[in-house]
Amino acid sequence: MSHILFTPDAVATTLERIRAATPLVHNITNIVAANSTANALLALGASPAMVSAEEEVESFAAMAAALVVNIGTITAPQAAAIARATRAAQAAGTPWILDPVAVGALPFRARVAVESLAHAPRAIRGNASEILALAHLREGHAEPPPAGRGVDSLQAAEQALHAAGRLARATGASIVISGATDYITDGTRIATVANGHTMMTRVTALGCTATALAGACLAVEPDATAACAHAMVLIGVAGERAARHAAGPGSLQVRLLDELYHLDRDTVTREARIAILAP
Ligand SMILES: Nc1ncnc2c1ncn2[C@@H]1O[C@H](COP(=O)(O)OP(=O)(O)O)[C@@H](O)[C@H]1O
Ligand SMILES: Cc1ncsc1CCOP(=O)(O)O
Ligand SMILES: [Mg+2]
Repeated sequence: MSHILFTPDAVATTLERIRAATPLVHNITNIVAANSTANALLALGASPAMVSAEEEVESFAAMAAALVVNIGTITAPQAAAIARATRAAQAAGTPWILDPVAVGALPFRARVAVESLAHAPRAIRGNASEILALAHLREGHAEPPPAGRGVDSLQAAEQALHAAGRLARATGASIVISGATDYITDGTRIATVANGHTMMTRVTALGCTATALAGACLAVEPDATAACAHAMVLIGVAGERAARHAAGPGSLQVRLLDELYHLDRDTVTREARIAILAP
């Protein structure tokens, strides 16, 4: 029974596997998130590399343990690199995850994101507005996607659950909708993670960081829905613990790295709030 994967113990096992394997995580990411996501991956125990040149991404995606694709500050050269990297990842069997930052607001990145879906992402993580928009864009509706307002969500995570199920069934990817409660679905199973702190929405690139940590989890856990749920617990528990003593977003950002570094089996099993709703 796969429910055993949706327990605090299973999250702790994924954490220990990351620490044991130090998976190489290839990131093609945005200029806002690059430094903070690399630091978060290092703090957790993975080995990040930011490699975006079209000439380099194919061989690197094939040798990496996971690929993270983030369109937050997409440019035409980066779009070409994403096409090559995701094709190479698919061919090599490297699990890859998409973060469709602000996909509802801007047609160029919408095209990049939708085209990338042909290369079999193992997972997609976005906020509710992004998941609603990506599902809508993939379905080719004539009217524009539901309004987004840049990189932040205008909807609660619950509002994107139906769209996430459709997107998961159509693409084969597990979908994460982050928010006060995170939802993770493969179109059949729905897991929830209730860790996290509202102050996390006041630090940039923490959604990007969640996606990057999911890349590390995908490198060691073959069930993508479980891997993504585990990542949301890890960042959520670290975020909660960091917020407890943070003076504001500045110290939260720094403390989050320290908390990721100090996470261990005891803390995770005590503080994880992970559940499986269906089937
Ligand atoms: N209201 C909230 N309460 C607690 N945690 C939250 C809340 N909103 C977001 N988070 C957490 O903050 C992190 C970033 O998520 P989110 O803000 O939804 O992504 P994005 O930055 O891409 O919009 C995730 O770990 C998520 O679980
Ligand atoms: C502010 C900003 N602008 C373009 S990408 C980016 C970072 C978005 O990060 P996140 O979605 O994790 O908050
Ligand atoms: Mg985001």
